[in-house]
Amino acid sequence: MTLTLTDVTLTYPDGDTRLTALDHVTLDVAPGEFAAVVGPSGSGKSTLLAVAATLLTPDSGTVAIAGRDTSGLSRGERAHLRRDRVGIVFQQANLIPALTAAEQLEAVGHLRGDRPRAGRERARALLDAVGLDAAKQRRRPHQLSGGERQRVNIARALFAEPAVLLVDEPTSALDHDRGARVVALLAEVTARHGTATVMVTHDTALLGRADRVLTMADGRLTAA
Ligand SMILES: Nc1ncnc2c1ncn2[C@@H]1O[C@H](COP(=O)(O)OP(=O)(O)OP(=O)(O)O)[C@@H](O)[C@H]1O
Repeated sequence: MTLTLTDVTLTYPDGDTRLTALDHVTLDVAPGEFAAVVGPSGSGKSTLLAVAATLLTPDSGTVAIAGRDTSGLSRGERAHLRRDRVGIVFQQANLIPALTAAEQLEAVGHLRGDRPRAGRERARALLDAVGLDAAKQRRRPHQLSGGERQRVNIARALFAEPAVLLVDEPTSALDHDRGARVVALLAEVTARHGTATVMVTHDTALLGRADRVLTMADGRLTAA
């Protein structure tokens, strides 16, 4: 399995007590599998993604990414693992206003120490793959639609060839058709790149694209 959470419990401080956001959660996602997580507001979905991304450390239980148990890793080692193995797509695209679509991806290559030319070629190939034509690849975020910005966001998350792709409400800023296209794209890249993908969504109309649907309720994860 590419992403494995085993018996994960996470609590937050809550006044004098603690609130259990994840309650003995176990999840296995295979390479090329597209898992969707639904559930009411406050049920723990974003916390699940943050733990899977190693941004939060569980109170108990383990998270393994690409076969590597992350429990014993230092903060720096976790940051490296995240950079190299985990793609993260949040609700808002969080693109850098001054950079063109292509440059958003090239900047990731620069941070990784890739050669500029290789980075440019990879950026172009990924943006082509998510359906952004050459002219739009030269535009800055404010010159693109919400759906196009989310496509750039997905292409950027794929730049490092992640084993795991974590996606939080990717369609919340989009109308139904654009949202459906973004989810179709996620299903396609999951199959093509063999990523273990987990998508949190409120939009049950989009679940047909997922290989598996899980429900989160009160911090517990069950098959839908
Ligand atoms: N930093 C925090 N400190 C304390 N409690 C938190 C913190 N973050 C989240 N919580 C609480 O943990 C629970 C789970 O929150 P989480 O954001 O994971 O839910 P969610 O299912 O993603 O909700 P939504 O669908 O509204 O985004 C909620 O009760 C929330 O209030």
